[in-house]
Amino acid sequence: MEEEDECPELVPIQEKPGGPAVQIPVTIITGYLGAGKTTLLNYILTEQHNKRIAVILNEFGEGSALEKSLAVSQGGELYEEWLELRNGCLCCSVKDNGLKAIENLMEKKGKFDYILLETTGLADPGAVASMFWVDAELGSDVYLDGIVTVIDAKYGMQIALADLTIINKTDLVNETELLKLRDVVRSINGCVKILETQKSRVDLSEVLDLHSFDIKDGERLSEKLQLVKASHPHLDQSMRTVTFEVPGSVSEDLINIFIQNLLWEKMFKNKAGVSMTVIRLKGILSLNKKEKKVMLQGVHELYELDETPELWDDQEPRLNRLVFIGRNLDGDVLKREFISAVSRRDCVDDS
Ligand SMILES: Nc1nc2c(ncn2[C@@H]2O[C@H](COP(=O)(O)OP(=O)(O)OP(=O)(O)O)[C@@H](O)[C@H]2O)c(=O)[nH]1
Ligand SMILES: [Zn+2]
Repeated sequence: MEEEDECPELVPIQEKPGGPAVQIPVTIITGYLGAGKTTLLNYILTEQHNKRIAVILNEFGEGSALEKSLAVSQGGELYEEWLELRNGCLCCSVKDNGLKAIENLMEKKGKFDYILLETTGLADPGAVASMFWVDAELGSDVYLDGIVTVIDAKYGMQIALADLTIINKTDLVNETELLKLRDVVRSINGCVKILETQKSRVDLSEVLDLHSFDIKDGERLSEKLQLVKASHPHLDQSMRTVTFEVPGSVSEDLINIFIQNLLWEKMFKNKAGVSMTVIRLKGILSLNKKEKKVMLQGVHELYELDETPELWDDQEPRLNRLVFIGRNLDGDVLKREFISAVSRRDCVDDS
């Protein structure tokens, strides 16, 4: 597709004389909660066999143990660093944490040759991106290769900064809706390249090694950050994370009823009487008669229960671990409702 006139022309960078130390490219993967960032990350890790890739996950909430087990497939030459961010405003903290994580990674330098950085669906990608521009010293070891934004075709976006947007979940919308979304993306970011995918399956050559910022000294990045500064809304502080564990095994039917009451009927209220809105739901569940762990994934009102390959160990206590991200959430109430829902004795056919 022909790009607009105002899009800056990219000039290939000249190799510095004297053979400088190899710089490691960093691709930032952004996108709103549940858009498909981790799906993309896993896809890249399974498809890409020539590069040793390090992954940094910048996740939201306390459920990081769970996030780890959900996020990245193990095996191969994979090195992980984890960023933990607490509830609250992330705009301020993300920059320092991001730097530290990358510095930790740098100590293992030589062991990998590419970094993928997934930012939480709530972080300000501008803050993460700006550290590459601000910190000149860091800039000598790594460089920002590109900002990839995954967009949920059904639920929305975060695209002003992106070099590449991936409109994911095209299976959930029709051609007209897709066309509309493409227009919206173009109107926010006229220069951005747009790919359309299901399950974030992309041609890796269109995602990695973009060299989006190869004009000297991050000038283009600073220009970009300037552009979004004016329009960037502050992080949504009403968003909270709630996690809890409930021991034992539960009925699949009752779990479905609980989730549907929560996501579809919005039946549960916090102590102020306001309905809880869950935007993102993740969990590892122990279902009756299932030998393997079951993963729960929810985005807005859509959810799925998938058996993982992982068996419950004989010694391992069976339990259910859940993470909720949303508004007006009350952890005590949610846990109580969960326990009461899975303890129902009537209409159970599988316990
Ligand atoms: N229908 C459909 N679902 C998808 C597609 N791609 C991913 N999903 C599902 O969307 C859910 C969220 O995917 P993730 O990759 O975990 O999303 P994420 O952006 O990493 O989520 P957070 O890190 O929590 O913000 C999972 O249940 C995926 O299976 C798609 O193309 N179509
Ligand atoms: Zn993720």
